Amino acid sequence: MSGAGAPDFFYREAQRLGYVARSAFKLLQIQKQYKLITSGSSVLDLGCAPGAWLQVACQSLGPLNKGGVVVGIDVKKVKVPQLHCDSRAQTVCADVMNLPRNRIRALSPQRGFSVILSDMCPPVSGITTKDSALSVELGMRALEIAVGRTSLEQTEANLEDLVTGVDDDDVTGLLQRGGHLVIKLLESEDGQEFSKICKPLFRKASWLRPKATRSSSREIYLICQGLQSQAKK
Ligand SMILES: C[S@@+](CC[C@H](N)C(=O)[O-])C[C@H]1O[C@@H](n2cnc3c(N)ncnc32)[C@H](O)[C@@H]1O
Repeated sequence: MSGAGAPDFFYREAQRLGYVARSAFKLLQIQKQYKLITSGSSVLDLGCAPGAWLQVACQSLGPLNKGGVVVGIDVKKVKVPQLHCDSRAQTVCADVMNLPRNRIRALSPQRGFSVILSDMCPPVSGITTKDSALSVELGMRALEIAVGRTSLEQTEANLEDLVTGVDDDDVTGLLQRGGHLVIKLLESEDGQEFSKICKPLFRKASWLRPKATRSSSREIYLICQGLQSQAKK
């Protein structure tokens, strides 16, 4: 059974292991392959409801005495799950599209975040082009929060069609140099354009379709590793 909502292997495993959603296994696979979150990392989790990625991110921080933080943001109100999370996790209820970067910056440790995750997705309408365009808008906002407008303006791609206009005086990004960014998109030509924007900004950018992704879903993750201090020529 693989249709949306049907209880499958990952759903049952999530229940057995105390994760609030089967999506936990997507971040667990990303962690296994790329080891983005390490002891003491500072993690921003965009689109965090119901909280499964908060759980995996918090677990990945290691022991409490090693420090680290996980800040989750969602338009839905999210209670930090008790299992697998500790006092290092907190959530904020807000629309990421309208939330000024300096408000998010105020939630971060001194030097921004070492990992930014975006599992945001729009409510699916079933109209492929509309859903893809909204997904790229959310992804673009996550990228802009991470690298800032200045870095984006340095890339050669034509961003005018993709960047959404948020009235935001704070133009610098919240991702630390060397930091990592994960962005969910729906597969489309715009997604390919999107990866062309990211590639010069990071040491490496690659696509992953986690095993826990439902066969009916077009979602795919762009894993960007190692934010460069300057865009590659
Ligand atoms: C697939 S769910 C995330 C699942 C989450 N990673 C987990 O493992 O529990 C996508 C989330 O993105 C959120 N979202 C979509 N657009 C958003 C926006 N503009 N601002 C904040 N959250 C948004 C939705 O409310 C939804 O909860």
